[in-house]
Amino acid sequence: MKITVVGTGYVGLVSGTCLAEVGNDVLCLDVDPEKIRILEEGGIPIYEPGLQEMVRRNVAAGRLHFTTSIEKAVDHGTIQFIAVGTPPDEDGSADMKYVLAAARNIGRLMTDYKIVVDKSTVPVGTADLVRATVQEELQKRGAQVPFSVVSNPEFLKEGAAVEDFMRPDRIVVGAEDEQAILLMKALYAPFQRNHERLIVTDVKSAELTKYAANAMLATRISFMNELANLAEKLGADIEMVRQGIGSDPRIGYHFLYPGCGYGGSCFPKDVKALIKTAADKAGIDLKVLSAVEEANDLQKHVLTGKIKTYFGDLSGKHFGVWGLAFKPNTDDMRDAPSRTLIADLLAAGATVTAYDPVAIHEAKRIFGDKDGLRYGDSPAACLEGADALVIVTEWKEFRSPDFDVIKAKLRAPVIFDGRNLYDPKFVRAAGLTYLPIGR
Ligand SMILES: NC(=O)C1=CN([C@@H]2O[C@H](COP(=O)(O)OP(=O)(O)OC[C@H]3O[C@@H](n4cnc5c(N)ncnc54)[C@H](O)[C@@H]3O)[C@@H](O)[C@H]2O)C=CC1
Ligand SMILES: O=C(O)[C@H]1O[C@H](OP(=O)(O)OP(=O)(O)OC[C@H]2O[C@@H](n3ccc(=O)[nH]c3=O)[C@H](O)[C@@H]2O)[C@H](O)[C@@H](O)[C@@H]1O
Repeated sequence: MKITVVGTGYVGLVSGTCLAEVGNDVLCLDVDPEKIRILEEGGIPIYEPGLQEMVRRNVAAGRLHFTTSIEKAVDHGTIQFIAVGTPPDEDGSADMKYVLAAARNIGRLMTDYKIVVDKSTVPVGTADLVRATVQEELQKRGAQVPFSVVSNPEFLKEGAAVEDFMRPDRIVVGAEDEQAILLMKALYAPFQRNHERLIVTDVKSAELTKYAANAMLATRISFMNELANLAEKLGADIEMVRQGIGSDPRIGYHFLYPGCGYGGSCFPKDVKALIKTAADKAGIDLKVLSAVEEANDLQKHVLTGKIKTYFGDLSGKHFGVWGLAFKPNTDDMRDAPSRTLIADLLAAGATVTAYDPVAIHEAKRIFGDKDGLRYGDSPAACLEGADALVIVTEWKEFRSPDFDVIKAKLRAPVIFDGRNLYDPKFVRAAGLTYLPIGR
């Protein structure tokens, strides 16, 4: 099938590449010429395991192309995926300007039947808006070209995006016309050979399903984080509690890890957007989700709180920080807990040396030349001259460190662990003070 993907970010590039992998003819469009230049030169503008090789393979096979030409992009695909960003507006609602710009371009230039597929995470009612926008552009030039609008939210996780797209738990297609449903079923057939994973819903239910999934996952995390804080005060161990409740299949072990707050480009913005949609469009105050958000905002300061309790005045103190990305296996630092921690420490007069296997370039872009912040080129380099070590992201390479070396290097010596990576017994046996979350 001929497919156009509008937007070559995490979702667009992964979707386009995986669709090419199964034999489709895919053209990816981006308005950012730098991204397209990198892709055309065989690189990829993001860090995502397995993606670069897959991009190269499909480009070499002639199934995957990149362009900045809107004309070529609209002309190419019968299926036009919109996978542009939907960042939060100042009031928390999702900003639709990129989605609607993409829809406008399609309406302005299309000459034959198109299925316009919303892959971006968009508020309920957006498909109607996209339909009206395409229609308006057609009317402006007096053209009558048939088209369908479909909602097909994406559930991939950064760091495991290729695997998630190639082996999805489910594929949600919100559509109301048969022609579009048939084409979407054909498109996704290679991704569900073993059992039916495609769930066809009405458009609004598909749009809401995406927010519901992210909101539920964020709720589990905030719940566990609050429980961890409680366990700590009561002298219980949240890791034992986690195992105790996770064994109930109604609860399950996934997504029950307490930590220093959820980050990333999606949970924070999607929770906010759903609260805003409910208030504005339905007059409903989503109390649970408001609490989820509030608990997460507090949790992002949990490490600073522990550090201040331990040291008192932080001026002149120096900290080694392991992990900058909002989670392992990505260089994405959008809403990352590391940003809150580093800002807190610097504001309190401390200095920081931070290390991350892939996100240092992103940290430099975000923080610029910030006084008091340096970067180490290895986990060990962060320990030089540090009073304490703070762990923010659970990269694999942090899982089994030499605690004797850490003890010898740190002045205090104490580890504040925002991801509960270690068995407290082993760390304490090495003579280190260990302060994880909730235990
Ligand atoms: N990042 C993730 O893991 C997931 C994101 N989503 C959703 O998917 C959407 C996209 O997210 P990301 O890929 O993370 O965004 P991103 O910010 O990484 O990429 C968006 C891309 O769209 C391009 N763009 C903007 N307007 C354009 C236009 N009119 N024409 C062509 N290109 C345009 C931008 O230059 C950028 O490269 C969002 O709605 C997000 O909530 C959904 C599931 C997972
Ligand atoms: O809509 C999206 O963009 C995506 O958002 C999340 O994916 P992602 O943000 O890439 O990463 P997650 O693995 O969900 O982690 C999000 C945050 O929650 C934190 N987390 C996760 C799990 C957990 O048990 N505890 C916890 O604190 C992580 O450290 C991270 O900061 C969802 O998991 C995807 O299904 C969804 O498609």
